[in-house]
Amino acid sequence: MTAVPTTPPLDASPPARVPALAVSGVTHRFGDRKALDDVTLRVPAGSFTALLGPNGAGKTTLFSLVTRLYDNRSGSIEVLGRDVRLQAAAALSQLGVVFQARTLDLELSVLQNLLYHATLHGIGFAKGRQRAMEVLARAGLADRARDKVRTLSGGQMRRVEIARALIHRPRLLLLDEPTVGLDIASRAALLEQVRSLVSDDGIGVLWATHIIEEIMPGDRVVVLHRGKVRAEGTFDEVSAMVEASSLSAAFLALVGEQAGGAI
Ligand SMILES: Nc1ncnc2c1ncn2[C@@H]1O[C@H](COP(=O)(O)OP(=O)(O)OP(=O)(O)O)[C@@H](O)[C@H]1O
Repeated sequence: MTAVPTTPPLDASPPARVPALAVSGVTHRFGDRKALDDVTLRVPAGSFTALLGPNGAGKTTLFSLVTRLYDNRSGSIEVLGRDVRLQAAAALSQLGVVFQARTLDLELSVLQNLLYHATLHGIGFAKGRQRAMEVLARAGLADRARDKVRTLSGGQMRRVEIARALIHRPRLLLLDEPTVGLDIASRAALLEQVRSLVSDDGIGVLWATHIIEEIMPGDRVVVLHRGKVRAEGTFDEVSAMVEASSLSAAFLALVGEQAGGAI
């Protein structure tokens, strides 16, 4: 007779989830100026993490280091557990990014822009086309695939950029102030698109912003100011950290500047 095990096997508990992004002790200088000063932060897998900081906080510099536009000479940066210096190709294959400046070719069609990006990721034409139509459908823009980018609104262009950043199915998505210049409705549509990637697909998102209204209870927040992380935690934890009644008041206390909505 076969014995029936009464205790679960030792390896039954789920493995600890590797963070989508782990930054440890990163400093970056431009000449004498420290743009980032011993920055340590985490984007857990499947989280929406807001990187909240005013102009000049160091948000873009951090993105440039994670994406390897700049070389990190101190500390470490890991994407899904892969070090961006030591395992650059493996780390970058898990990373999608939407930079602050628009980078679509206005004279090409939406589909051509996406296919070009797919090729850069080594995805063949047929598969690239299939993926492009998938990500455009998710963005609600499948019917605009053959239109020139020039004919889209600013909000639609941003949604195409997000779709493009997802074509190689990354597990971490970085967005550098993606709502700049958008009206309230376009901003809301963009946030909804990105939040659904977190809730439906478990993608880790780092959303750089200076607009407090874009952050929701339940989000994680990293407050960056003059190159230093001033606070990190959930929306409520960051507010409680300085005994503030709201995130806006907490931000004011943490950075000592006027913070009324947009900072
Ligand atoms: N290429 C550069 N050369 C010299 N200084 C730079 C360079 N890029 C950024 N800096 C400086 O580094 C600091 C951080 O800038 P960064 O652009 O990373 O901030 P940010 O939070 O993205 O600001 P913003 O919201 O205005 O984009 C600032 O003091 C900025 O002047």
